[in-house]
Amino acid sequence: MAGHKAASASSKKAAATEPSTAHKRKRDVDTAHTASTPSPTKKHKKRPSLSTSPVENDDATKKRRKLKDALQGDDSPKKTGKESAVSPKRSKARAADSHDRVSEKRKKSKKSKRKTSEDDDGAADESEAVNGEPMDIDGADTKEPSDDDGEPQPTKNKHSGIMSKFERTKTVASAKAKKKPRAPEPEEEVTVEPVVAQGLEPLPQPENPPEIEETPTYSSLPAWLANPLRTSAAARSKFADLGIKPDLLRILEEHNYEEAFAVQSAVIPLLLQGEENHPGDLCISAATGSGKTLSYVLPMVTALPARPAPRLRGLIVVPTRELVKQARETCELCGAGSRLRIASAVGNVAIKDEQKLLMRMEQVYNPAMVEQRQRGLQGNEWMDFSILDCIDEAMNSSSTLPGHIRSPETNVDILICTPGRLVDHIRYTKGFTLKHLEWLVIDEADRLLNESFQEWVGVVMDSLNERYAPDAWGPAGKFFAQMGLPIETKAPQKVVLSATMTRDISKLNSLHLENPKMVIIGTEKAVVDEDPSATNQDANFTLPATLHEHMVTVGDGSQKPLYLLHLLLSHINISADLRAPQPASDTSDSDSSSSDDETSSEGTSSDDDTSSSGSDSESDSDSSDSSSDESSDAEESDADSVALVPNIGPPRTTVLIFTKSSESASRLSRLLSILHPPLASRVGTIIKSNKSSASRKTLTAIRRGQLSVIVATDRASRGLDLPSLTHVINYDVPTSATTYVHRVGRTARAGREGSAWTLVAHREGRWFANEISKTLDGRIVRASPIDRVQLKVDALGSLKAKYAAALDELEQEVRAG
Ligand SMILES: Nc1ncnc2c1ncn2[C@@H]1O[C@H](COP(=O)(O)OP(=O)(O)OP(=O)(O)O)[C@@H](O)[C@H]1O
Repeated sequence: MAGHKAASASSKKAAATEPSTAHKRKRDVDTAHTASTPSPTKKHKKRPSLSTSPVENDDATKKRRKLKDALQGDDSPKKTGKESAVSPKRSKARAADSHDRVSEKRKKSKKSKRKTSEDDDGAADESEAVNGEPMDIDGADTKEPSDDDGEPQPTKNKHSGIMSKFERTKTVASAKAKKKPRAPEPEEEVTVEPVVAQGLEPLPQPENPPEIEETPTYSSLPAWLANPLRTSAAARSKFADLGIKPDLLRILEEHNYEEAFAVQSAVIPLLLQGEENHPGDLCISAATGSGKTLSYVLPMVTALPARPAPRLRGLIVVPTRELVKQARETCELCGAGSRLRIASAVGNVAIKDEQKLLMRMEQVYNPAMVEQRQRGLQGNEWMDFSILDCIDEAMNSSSTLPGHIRSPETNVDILICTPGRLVDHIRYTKGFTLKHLEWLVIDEADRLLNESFQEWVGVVMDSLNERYAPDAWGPAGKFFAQMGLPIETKAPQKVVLSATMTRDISKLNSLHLENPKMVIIGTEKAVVDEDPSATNQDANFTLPATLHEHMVTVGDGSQKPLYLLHLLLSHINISADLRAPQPASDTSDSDSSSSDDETSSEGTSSDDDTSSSGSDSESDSDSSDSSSDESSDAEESDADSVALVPNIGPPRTTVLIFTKSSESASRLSRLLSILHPPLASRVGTIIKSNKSSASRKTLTAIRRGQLSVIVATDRASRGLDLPSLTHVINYDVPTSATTYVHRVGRTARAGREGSAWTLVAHREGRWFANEISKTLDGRIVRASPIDRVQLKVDALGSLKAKYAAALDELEQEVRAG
């Protein structure tokens, strides 16, 4: 019983321990396989130990044998003890199951081993070669323990491929080892056969073009503004070399234009048809009095042949009436004998009178319109109805050709006008159109673009664009449109000029310039000083090289009239001019102006009725010229046709004095007369309150040598061309560098000598130094620096008493009205 219990206990214990034993056995099997499964990393570490450590080798062999026995059911003392505790049936099943799993794993293991060994042939072969004898990677399976006899198993044949690889590798390695110490072979002598070109000689190649180093530009201006065409102000050339026609050359010669000035030499070839022609618009910046007017008038007159039926083909826009007249005189001079019809339009003439001069009625073939008129107006057609047209049509119907209508057309080839009056004609003159325009000149462009003048730029640009509308070309245009053909019309050649040219691209863009080119006439200093990154505010202005500038300090400015008088008498020496014999006095004022007008009319082109200047004397009306600036300009500088009045007598001293306002100009002229009575009959004014006839008389008188001093406002600062003017005095400092340049530019014109004097009070000194007289980095480029003049105060002492009396007299006059 005790034995049975013991047996039963032993049986229970065995049953209780069985799972752990089985698990242990299974782990052993796995471990054995894992150990024998080569992995690329393990292989290199373990393989040497296989051959070098026999102890380990024995252990592994023992393990493998144990595993084999376990799989085959071999008895071993330990195993037998344990097996006896397990039921034979379960043990058998477990053994069979275990065997299946192990054999499956072995198969897998072999497969992967074979694959790995194939992949790593090189590495395996190498390690085998190192050991000196072929090693079986499969250790446990392939190198079966030989038991007693030690004979190799037939399974070894399976690795014959590996063996052969090993042999090959060995052979290659030994061959490499032999090769290493090989001495360098002696070089064979190479004989080069001579090359026969046989007509395949290389063609001569051109030399590589020189590499152009591009310097980056940081200018904010477009290329055409940043890189202008520059010409020295000293350049001169013959008119004949510029492509001017012989008949024009003859005219120039007659008027003593011997050689072309710099601006004319640069610009005329660009505008005339020829090799140097610039296919685009031009912006021209050149000093005052440098001859800009002739530089555009000559090419324009050359390019516009006279036509039996005039069309408006040339338009010159300038800011003041005085400039209109000067430009017109130059046009008439150059267009003499060409039969071109030249006219001007300014605000002092009633627009209806001007319309009669500028327009004509023409018979135009338009059967559609004739038919429309015959059947009567329908629908929207009433919108265009005009009773005046209807009356005109009825009165002239007998003389109208069949299928034709009477249509108003411009009757001039070249028109010179102020912007305000141009806008009036575009808006209110029937048939006035710019669609035929071939030349558009904008002189004193910076001023015209800075001020609105009834938004003239937009109105003119819109009118120019009309040419692209089929309707603008009547039945022919409509026919083209129906055929799907575009209206082929060329944009006019635009020429934009100023002595103080703007570089404000937004303003220039408003003119819709095409392929523009900037031409700058200036000294080398201007080229060096100009900052490429400059904007319009930094544009440099060049003064005439023949201009001498002076600055006169006048203390606090309270005694400026005395300083002025002292300057006139001692430095400018006006007294000598006053003592000189006077030219014969002119007739009455009215006669003077009318005779000027007649002279102007005679100087016009073929048809006198195109000369609108003839009506200047008839009316000073500025009614439709509503632009206040322009209107006032015109009032002040309305000096009719003075350029045609020849300068009489020897060269004299003539002075133009600028003041800040009309009031101070008129007071100053009176004060000078009181202070120095000999001046009384020699002083004139050009001021706002002057009637146009008064201004005209003043300018005529100075041209005739009857006046020595003109006191004027800035209205006279632009465009006034008085060849006799020798001195300009800035009694009041100008408001800007631009104004200064135009004021002093009234003298030293066309290569003549001239002097400019500026009276500067203490409080104005800093501004004057920074804006006007600065030579380094200054905006104004001049040939020589401004001369500083100190007037002797002692000399003023004697005048002081006179001055006090003169002020009293003036005060009484003002009170008296
Ligand atoms: N080639 C020339 N030879 C001699 N005199 C000339 C020549 N060209 C122009 N002039 C004269 O030079 C003077 C100035 O010309 P113009 O009025 O055209 O100058 P400007 O450059 O337009 O000046 P501003 O900018 O002040 O209006 C005029 O009296 C003109 O007759």
